[in-house]
Amino acid sequence: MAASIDVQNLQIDFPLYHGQSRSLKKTLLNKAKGSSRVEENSQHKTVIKAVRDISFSLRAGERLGIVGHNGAGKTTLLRALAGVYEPVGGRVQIRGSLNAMLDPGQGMNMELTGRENVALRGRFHRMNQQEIEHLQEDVRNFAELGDFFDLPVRTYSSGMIVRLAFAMATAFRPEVLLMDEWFLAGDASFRSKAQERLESLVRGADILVLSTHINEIVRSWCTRVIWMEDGRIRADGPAGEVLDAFAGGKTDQSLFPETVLS
Ligand SMILES: Nc1ncnc2c1ncn2[C@@H]1O[C@H](COP(=O)(O)OP(=O)(O)OP(=O)(O)O)[C@@H](O)[C@H]1O
Repeated sequence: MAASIDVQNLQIDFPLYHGQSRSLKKTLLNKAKGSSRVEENSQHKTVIKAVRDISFSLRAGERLGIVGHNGAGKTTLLRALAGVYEPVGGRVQIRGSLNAMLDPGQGMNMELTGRENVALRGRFHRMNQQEIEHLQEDVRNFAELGDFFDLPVRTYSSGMIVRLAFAMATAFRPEVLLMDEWFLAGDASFRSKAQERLESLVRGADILVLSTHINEIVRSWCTRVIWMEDGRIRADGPAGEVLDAFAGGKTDQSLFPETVLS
């Protein structure tokens, strides 16, 4: 079955306030007047509406970039697609094998060595011993960890953890690839090597969803862009057009007659 993503009326809230002090709650809600993202939900809890009324579908071959200013809801949407956050409303349906490259430390056991972590990941992907050994060599060479590859990950620098995580995450070719922008970071010498490996992974995936502030990457990798603002979709359309509007801060309805949702 071909890979696909269907998102319908997705809503994610974060509880902001759990409790007792009514005056604190009142102050918060009053302060937030004008910022409609802080609200009281049906259980009288104060919540941040991180993502609201999000609906879109992606089919095999589509490469979606999610752009927006800080706090727009990009990471929350990506994590909801990965199943990290449970929606309070709506639903997410994904068909196809998934690789969610969201956090450097994700799925990594800090007490185990780099080599052991790679073996665990390989077993999770049902690899046999020979495949695991091949994977370990691939990751070891790419991450350039030297002797640290056989030491516990807790002894690594943050840059070394990023290199290990990057090498591991990019070793598996999924049908659906979700990527947050930390994967585009790294020091200059690592970046050019990483870029090459990332591009082959991106081209190999049936569906890509990428959240980043780096517009040039979105322009070259993505066919379609969703521009998020205040937790909602402000525009959804061909990459070049939405990026131009985002860069110019325009909300010209005529630019996207069918795709601007709010
Ligand atoms: N764990 C959390 N608890 C409470 N509020 C959160 C949490 N995570 C995100 N938020 C809030 O949800 C909203 C959306 O945040 P999100 O991180 O998705 O935005 P973003 O577009 O990825 O921002 P950035 O570009 O700065 O990474 C923000 O108002 C943020 O403060």
